[in-house]
Order: sequence, then C-alpha cells, then structure tokens
Amino acid sequence: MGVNRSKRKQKDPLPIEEFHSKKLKSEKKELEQNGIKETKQTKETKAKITKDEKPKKSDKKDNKSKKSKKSKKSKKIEESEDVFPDDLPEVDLDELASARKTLFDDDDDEDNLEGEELNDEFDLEGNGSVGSDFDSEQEQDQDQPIFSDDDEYDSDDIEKLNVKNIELFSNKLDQEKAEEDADAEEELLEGNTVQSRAKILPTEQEEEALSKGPKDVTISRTRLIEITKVLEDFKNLAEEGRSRTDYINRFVKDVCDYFNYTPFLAEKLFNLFSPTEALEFFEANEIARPVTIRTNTLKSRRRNLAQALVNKGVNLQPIGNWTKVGLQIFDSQVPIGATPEYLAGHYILQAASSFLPVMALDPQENERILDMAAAPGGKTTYISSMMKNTGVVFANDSNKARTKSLIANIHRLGCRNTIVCNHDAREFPKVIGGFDRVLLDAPCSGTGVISKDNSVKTSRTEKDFIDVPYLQKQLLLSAIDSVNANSETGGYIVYSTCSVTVDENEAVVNYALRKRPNVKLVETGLIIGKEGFTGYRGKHFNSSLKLTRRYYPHTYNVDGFYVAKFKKTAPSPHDTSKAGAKEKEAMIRADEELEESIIKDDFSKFEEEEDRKYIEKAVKISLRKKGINPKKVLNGKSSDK
Ligand SMILES: C[S@@+](CC[C@H](N)C(=O)[O-])C[C@H]1O[C@@H](n2cnc3c(N)ncnc32)[C@H](O)[C@@H]1O
Repeated sequence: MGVNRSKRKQKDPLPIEEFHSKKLKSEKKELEQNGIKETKQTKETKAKITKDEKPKKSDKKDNKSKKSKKSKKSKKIEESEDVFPDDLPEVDLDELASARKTLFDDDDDEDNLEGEELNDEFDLEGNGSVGSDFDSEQEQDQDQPIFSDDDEYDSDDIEKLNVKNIELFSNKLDQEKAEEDADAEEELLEGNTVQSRAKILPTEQEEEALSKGPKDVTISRTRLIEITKVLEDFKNLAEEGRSRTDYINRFVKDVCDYFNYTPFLAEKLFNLFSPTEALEFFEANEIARPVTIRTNTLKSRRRNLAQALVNKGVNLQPIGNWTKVGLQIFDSQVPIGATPEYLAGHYILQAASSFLPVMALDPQENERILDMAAAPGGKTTYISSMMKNTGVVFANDSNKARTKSLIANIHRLGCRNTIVCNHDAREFPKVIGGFDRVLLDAPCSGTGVISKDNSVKTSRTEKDFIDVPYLQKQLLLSAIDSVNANSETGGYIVYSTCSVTVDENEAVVNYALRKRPNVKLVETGLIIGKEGFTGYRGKHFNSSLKLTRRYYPHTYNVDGFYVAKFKKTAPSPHDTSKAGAKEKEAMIRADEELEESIIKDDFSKFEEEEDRKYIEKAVKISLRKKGINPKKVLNGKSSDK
C-alpha cells in the first residue's frame, strides 16, 4: 500500500521554466558525474551555433524574458489582487503554480479499498486517517465566508472569481509563452540578417555522431525552439538546401531526446498540431495538472464545501466559469483525500476534464441511463447527482476488480439510484437496452494524460492504435444500439476518451456515423473546447465532426480529452438482433472484409479493363527481347481462340 501511495502522489506541478532549468541542471550534473564534460560533437555543435550567434541570442532572450517575466508576473499578481473581492482568501499566484505534495502526504491508508483500486485518470484519490473533530454544521457557521450566500448556480461572485483569477492562472503558461515568443520575435527582427538563415540543423556527420554519443538535452531544447520558429516561417528562416522534412525529422528526434518519447509516438502527436503548438503540448505534458475536486451536490453545496475546506487550511478557488461544482486546490495543510468532508462523500477528487462528458450527456431526473465503462465511478456518481438520485443509472465495467472501487465511490457519495454490473459492454443491448442516454467513456491509449502516466510516452505501439480503436468502434455501436430512439426526454449517446489521437476519436465517431445512419452528431453544449477534425492527413470525415470537442493540456490546463454527442433518430436494425460481444465482433469483421472486397473487386476490374493494353505492350516487348515476333505469336493465339 505504501508503494501504491507513492505511485498515486501527484507530482509537484513545477512552472515550466523551473522544470526546464531543473532538467538541464540534472542532465549536466549527470554528464559531469559520468566524467563526460562535453563530447566532441557537443563542442562542435556549440561552436557552430555560437558562430551563428544563436545561443547568445537565446541566452540573452532567456535572461531578458526571465526579467520581463518577473516584472510581468508581479504586475499580473497586482492586477489580479485588485479585482478580487475583499473577503476572499488571499492567493499568491506564484504559490498557486505549485500544488503541494502535502495534498496527498498521507501514509495511513493501509485499509482503504478505494485508493488501491484507482489507477487511471481518477487515481488521485488520496485516503487516510479520519480527523476526529468533524462537525460540518459548526464549520459552516464559522465566519470566514468565501462565497456569497446566493444560490451557487447563479452566484455572481463565483463567476467573477472564475473569470478573473482561475482562468488567469490556467492561462498563465500560455501567456508567458506568448510573451516569450513576442520577445523572441522582437530579437529575431533585431538580428534579422544573421537569424534568417541560421544553421540550426546538424550536418550528416554531426547527425551520425549525435546518434552514437550521449544526448545533450541543452542543445536539443534550444534547437526545438529554433526549429519551431523556422517551421512557422519557413520561407524566410530556413537554411538553403534544407527541406521542411529535414527540420521536422530533427524536431521529432529532439522531442524523443528531451522529453523521452518513442519516435513513433512523438511523430504521431506532432502531427496533430502546428509546430509551435506541438512544442507547447509536449511541454505541458511535463507539468502536473491542477488538483481538482467535484462537489457532490447530493450531500453538499460548493460554497459550503469550500468554506469547510478553507477552515481546514485548504487553499482553493472555483475552476473555470464552465463548471458550477468544481474547485481547484492549490495547497492544503491536510491530506485532501482524507478530510472528514471527503470521507463523508461531500466531494470526489476528479480531473476537471472528466466533468465534461457528463455535462454533455446532460442527464435528466427520472431517466434510465447506462454508463458503459464506469469504474472507478467519477462520472457515474456525477450522473447520479445530476439526476438528484432519481431514475436509475446502470454502472457497468468489464473489469471485476475495478468494480470494487466503483461500488466504494457510489457508497461514499450516497448514490442510491445506481446498479453496478460487470459485463463486456459489447454485450449491450443484449443484456439490457432501451436507455434514455448512454455514456461511453471508452478505454483508450491515454495520450491525453501523459502528465499523470509517463509510461504512455514509451509503451504505446502502432498496434495499440489499431487494436484500441477497433474495440472503441464495437463499444460505440453497442452504445448506440442500447439507446431508445423514442425516448421522450433523451435519445442521446456521449462518447469520450482521455486520448488526443484522431484514430481513437474522430475516426471512431466517423465510423459510427457510417455504420449507423440512424444517429447524428449534435452540439455538446460545452462552452469550452476546440472543434473536432473534419479531415486529417488525407482522410475526410463527416463535416458534422466539427460539433465534437477536443481538449488539450496546453490550451485549457486540463487533461487531453475528447467529447462527442449523438442523437439517435430512429431504432437501429441491430437493436432487435440481440447480438452479443462475439457475434458483434464477427459482424464488424465481416463488415470490414466486405468493404475490403469491394475495393479489391474495383481494383481487379480496373486491372482487366484499363491495364490490358499495358499488359499486352509488356508481353510484346518481352517477346521481342527473346527474338520472337509478337505479331505471329499473338495473332496465332487469337486465331487459336
Ligand atoms: C477510462 S476508464 C473509465 C473511467 C470511468 N468512466 C470514470 O469516470 O471513472 C475505461 C474503463 O473501461 C473499462 N473497459 C475496458 N474494456 C471494456 C469493455 N469491453 N466493456 C466494459 N468496460 C470496459 C476498463 O475496465 C476501465 O475501467
């Protein structure tokens, strides 16, 4: 359990600059300890860059941007302090940048079942000893009001807070990056003649030496920035004789060296973004997302919960203006997974991005809802609370061990309208169908949660991005078939993943649209999020894919996520087939084979009709080469017929 605890501890979310400087220092120290001060390659490369005045500029830029950042930072704090209402807890934005380890510094969790089971995106649940002095009434009476007494769903002051401080903080990294870019741009213009054709890429020989020698992350880091600049203005900044591909290949290699990705995954993720955005994405994956909790409205109200936690020394603020139940924890004097409020089920530790699919699902009171892949229950319990414990939620997960944590969370949060089941979700609707709404929070590769699980960087293979989408497609068809198209209040399906790859998102949704013409995509109703792709690397998707929503760590400071919402307009032909997982898999394979054979048929037709003259010409040439008169042979053949 002690091992589990340390595994579950959230990393200190270092500010990005601090992260880089620490990383550089430790790399340098490591090199020195190994007796490797500077390799020949490093020296040569450094010398070359010095000649081109690049590092000088970057160094200067670094210093300059650090200075300007400092002053801008303090200015920002002053500004944000100005707009906070007087009665709010004082927040130091610098401190906010590092959510403390102490939040989870609790080691007394030997017997806690939930913590043991949680090992995915919800693996933030800390557990531990119960404080003996819990008296929520008393705590709520203490006079440290942080939010107004207005109903929390219309609370103006919370709205102001949301807009003025948390979003400021969430976007802090983006702003700083933008400022840095602006500074760099300025400098680039200052030294335009030298900069424009600077030699950034290693020569072939240098590449060879680089592939053999130890990695110099200092140079990789500098070069990543320089390459993004060149790629963003290739015409003016690229070195003569170098192609975009040269720069991209080197960028991907540097991402592998600096951030420790496999080349396969680095390239796959790079392809999702512009070069500058790609670098921002890779950088954001090195920083822990803010610790967030969701108020369980079955048991508490956000303002009451916030007050009780502030009284215990928890430093918190509402999340963005898009959620009325979320709180962001910056610092705490008590383990946030072991407060009396936690144990009494007043809140759940939940990533902010995980609120989104449930908000899109928009469960209504008295409905029948299926959560197809529910463990450990972060979304099930949110659905249940939105339904105010009315109707019924079927919470299913195929992994029996994980249903224990699902059950534990359901109990702790007081969800009484929930039935837990343990089926392969592809068995639905054979098990039971006719739901008003279905949530499929699908198993995925986890490329949106790399900051929580670094192993994704090296463990995901090409095969995963074939196998996982294949399962996701089957699950999504089951989800669609399990919904009652004639539901009076619903008829909706929400598909979500904590991955950012197109294979697991748009490609899966597009497949479902093709296979089930009885569904259409509708607005998610979410006020944040980027549009889904309607095309990607030569693939064209249904134009309605733009109604789906993408979330990235570098844009919203939330885990990478994807949300799509469907409306079912007519019953599925398969609703009545009662096919189970195996039959369904066979059906999908047959479908795919049929599609392939259509392509093959088309191709053989094409060969026969269009290629005949080319084949005949090739035969004639070949015969002539053998000294045979083709006319005689071919005419003879035809006459034989
Ligand atoms: C992303 S997690 C779900 C997280 C959950 N929705 C929550 O909010 O706490 C994906 C879940 O899918 C489950 N799963 C994987 N394959 C499944 C299948 N064929 N049928 C049902 N569940 C499956 C896994 O056990 C895992 O718990």
